[in-house]
Formats: sequence, structure tokens, C-alpha cells
Amino acid sequence: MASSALISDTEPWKDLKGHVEEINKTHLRDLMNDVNRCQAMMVEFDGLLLDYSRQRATLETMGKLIKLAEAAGLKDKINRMFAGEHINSTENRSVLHVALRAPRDAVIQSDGKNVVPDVWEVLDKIQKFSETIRSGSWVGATGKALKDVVAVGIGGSFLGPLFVHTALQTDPEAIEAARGRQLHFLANVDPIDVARNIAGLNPETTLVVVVSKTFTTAETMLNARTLREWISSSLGPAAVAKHMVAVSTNLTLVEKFGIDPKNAFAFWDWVGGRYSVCSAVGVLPLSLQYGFSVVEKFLKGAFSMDQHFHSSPLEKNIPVLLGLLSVWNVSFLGYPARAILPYSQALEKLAPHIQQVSMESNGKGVSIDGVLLPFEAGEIDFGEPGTNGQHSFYQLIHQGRVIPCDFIGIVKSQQPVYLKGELVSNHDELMSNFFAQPDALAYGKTPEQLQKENVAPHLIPHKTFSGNRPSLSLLLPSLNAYNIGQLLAIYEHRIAVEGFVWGINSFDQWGVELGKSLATQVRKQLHASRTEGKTVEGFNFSTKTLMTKYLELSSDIPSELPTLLPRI
Ligand SMILES: O=P(O)(O)OC[C@H]1O[C@H](O)[C@H](O)[C@@H](O)[C@@H]1O
Repeated sequence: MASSALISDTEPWKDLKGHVEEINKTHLRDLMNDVNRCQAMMVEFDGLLLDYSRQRATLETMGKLIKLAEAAGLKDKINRMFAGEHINSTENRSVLHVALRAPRDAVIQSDGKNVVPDVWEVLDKIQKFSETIRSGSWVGATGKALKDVVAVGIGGSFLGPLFVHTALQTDPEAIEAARGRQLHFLANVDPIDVARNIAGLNPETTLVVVVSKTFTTAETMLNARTLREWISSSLGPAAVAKHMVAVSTNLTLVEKFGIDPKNAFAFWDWVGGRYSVCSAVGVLPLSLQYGFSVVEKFLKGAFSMDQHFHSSPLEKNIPVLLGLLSVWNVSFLGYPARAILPYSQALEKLAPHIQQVSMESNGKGVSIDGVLLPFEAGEIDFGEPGTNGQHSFYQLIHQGRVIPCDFIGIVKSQQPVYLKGELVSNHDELMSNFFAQPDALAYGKTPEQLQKENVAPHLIPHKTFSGNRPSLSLLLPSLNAYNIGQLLAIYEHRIAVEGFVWGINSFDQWGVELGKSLATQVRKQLHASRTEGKTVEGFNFSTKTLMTKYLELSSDIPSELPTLLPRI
């Protein structure tokens, strides 16, 4: 395919468009009877089992999707990513999050330089530093050990680490390693988030980790200044050096902020924010909480999936298959959303993290060459752990709109519970739902079945389930640090595959800029109105009215701001 050509102009795309008609003649109820098809739609790798037999696809569809992948140059694009080429062309950068979890002796080049030694230099520094903090040999300004960590960051400097932290929190090995310690995340610039974070925390025993790739993000920097004030107003300004460290690519700004560069942990512009959890962004806070050895297992799990992604044939490649099926669902079957439904409470922050990875990566309107896309790219991701979701939005998924679902199940619970006299263990109870829901979606329930059950005729339309609703099931052997790494990498690569096939740049995020710059204009106006009584000018009628009302009703805020920290 010529570089500026659109994937939608290729024969395989057009062929798939035509193929939809064939698929519309099928029902999952029948497709599921074809055992050979189902068997061919299962892939096992490194303890994981993917079953995509409940996708609205036949083996012919899969063949056509592989042809689409070939037309998109998917294999070549994956290779170029691993080779450190500047595939993020609008920012002229490599995309090398895979280097963050490569073993020490691996060679991965960016701009002619092997980046793996740099990665390991930072990992070694984190290991050393986290041990110093955890052992209590580094103490705070009043001589006390630092037991609690607040990681200040937003977006990619927050969601991935929060996901991994939440998933590890109930893992037995991680629990042991974290005894007596707390890890908090401060993301929102809303002062309520500050209040919630510092409630019950003592600055004497708290370490603040400021996490920001750019070190310019408005929310993070104001929150960092707020916590700096919280520390220095209680322990004196000199305490900041003992109680604040940073993770950033911008070490100059870290130093300007007042953090000793010795206590800064670097990463590089070839790590995208939303792909940065395996850099110091995630590894530092997580190592402080759980120790480096637990976090290293997480990196190894991700690395295992990287290898699979890089070297397995497309037909047996889990992230590739998942990515192609997502493209099929979005661009051909016309299902714009995806529900992420982990049957594990420990994965409650998976969907929020994947929302950023997916929607910031693939929510684009033009091709990588800047050509307006004649089709919609990206998908709307949302989700909740099962079974909670079942009692919330599953109604819509069963009888309303069609939303392809990812069911994620775990064989061995992190926290098994059995009760004498119960039919099954508590985890079996959870997993009964994991196995039942995909079939309920696929098979549905027909009016004939309802008639046989003597359902009152006027209720039959209400109780009918059309079925034929696609899902896939991913079964993980357990949920330890290693498995969490595998799961993370599956989603990261799947999302890249979608972008590679759609022919977009999944690694920039220009769409977040406009709102930021308008907020700068508003901020200036609020300052001028409060300090000099200036009327609101330069905004449309609606915004002017809203801001004027806001200013009028909050005129008790002093024009010269004194310091006020939350009283919680
Ligand atoms: O890590 P930072 O530079 O503070 O950036 C934090 C976040 O800010 C931006 O809004 C981007 O959209 C995100 O991709 C990024 O993760």
C-alpha cells in the first residue's frame, strides 16, 4: 500500500465490506455449533487462553482480516516499532515502551543507540532507592522512616500505575511486601483530591513522588506545589529535599522546581505517557510500595507478551487477533464501543487505564499522512468488574445496543474463600457468571423458547433476547505481578494493531491541546477579574455568562491569595 493511501481503498477492506452481508446471515447460536471453527478460534500462550469463538466471524472472516493486516503492512509496522524507527511521525519519535521491560542483555536501538543500558541504569537506581526508603535507612526531616507515598501525576502518569497498584493490592506476595506501607495517587487538580489524599497522612512519614513526563502539566504542577507547601509549612522548607522526588523526562524543570536531580528518575521521549507504566512512572511508586522484586515480575510478564507479539505468526498472535477483531467490530459491523469486563475486583482500574490507552491512541480523524479518514477510527471503551456490571449496564448489552465485550477471568483467586455448606466456593460463584454471560449474549432467548415456558404472550417481546452479541473470553491462570504485566501488554499491543491497520498515528495526542489552551485564557481572565475587578471579555455569550455568575457567587475569595490547605 502506498504510504498516503487509505486502508479503506484497498481490496481486502472492500472485500470485508462485502463479507458483512454473509456474516449478517449467520447467528452465533449456529456458529457456536461448529466445533472445528470454535477450536480454531482458541489460542494459548504462556498460561493464557483466548477464546474468540463468540465473535461474529467465521474462519473465512479471519482469513480476510489477515489479508487486511497484510495490506496495512502490519508485520512491517510492528517490526519498525521494535526497531526504534520514528513511527510517531508527528512528534518525530520512536515508540519503544517494549524496551522498558526488555532483559538487561537485550539490544533495542533508538537513533542508533542501544537504549536498554539506560533503562537498566534507571531500574537499578529505583531498586536501590526503594530499598533505602523501605528499609528505613533514608529518613524524613524529623528522623522518621517514610512509610507512605503520594504519587502526584495525571493521565499516563497516573492511570497505569493505579491499575497495577490496585491489581497487586490483594496479591498475597505483594501484600506481604507492602505491610505497613500506603501508596496514594493524587491526580485531579480539584482540591478535594488533595484533601482526600492527605487526610490521615503525616508529612513526617510521607514521600511525595511527582510524576510528569513533561513537568509542565498544569494539574500536576499545582498539585506538586500544594504538597510542597503541605510539607514545608509543617516541617520547614529544607524538608522538601527529603520528602519529594520526581519522575520525568525533563530533568531541568525538576531541578528548577527544587527537587535534587539526584532524586529524579528519568525516562525518555520515546516512551508515550499512556505507555509509560513500565518506566519509572510506574516502577518507582510500585517499587516503593511492593519492593522491586515484585515489580520486576510485572515487567517480565509484559516482556513475555512483547516477544509473543513480535515473533508469533499473525494467525496465532493474541494482540494481533484481538486488534483485528476490534477493527472488524468497529469498522465493518459498526459497533463503536467495547466493554472491558474483568471478573476480578482487583482489575477494577483496568478499564479506566485502557480508556486512556485506547481512546487517546486511536481517537483520531486523519490518517498518519494527514488525510481525512472516510471511516470512524477508535472505539469507546468502558467497563466495570463483573459481577457489579451485571447489576448496572448489562441490561443494555443484553437487549439494547450491541457492544462487543471482553470477558476476563482468573483461574485462581488471589483471595480464595470457601464456606462450609455452600454449593461452590466464592470464586466459583464469581466464575459461574464469567462462563454464563458470554453464552447469554451469544445465544439469547427466542420467543419460541418463552412460549414453551408458558410466558404470558404480552411479556414475550420484553423477555426475548435476540442474542448474536459478540464477546471474547480471556482466561488467566492467576493474577500475580507477572500476569498483570501480560494483561497490560496484550491491551497495549492490541490497541497499536488497531491503529496500524486503520493507518493512523496511535502515538500522538494533539486532541488534548485545544482545551488546555482555552483553559489558559480562562485562568488569565479569572485572575484579572478577581484582582482588578475586570469584566469578563473575549468569550462567547454562554461562557461569559457562566463565568460572570461564577465570579459573582464566589466574590468572597480574597484577591491576594493567602495559603489555605484542606482541613480534613
Ligand atoms: O506526564 P505529563 O507530561 O504530566 O502528562 C500527563 C498527561 O497529559 C496530557 O494531557 C496527555 O494527554 C497525556 O497523554 C499525558 O499522560
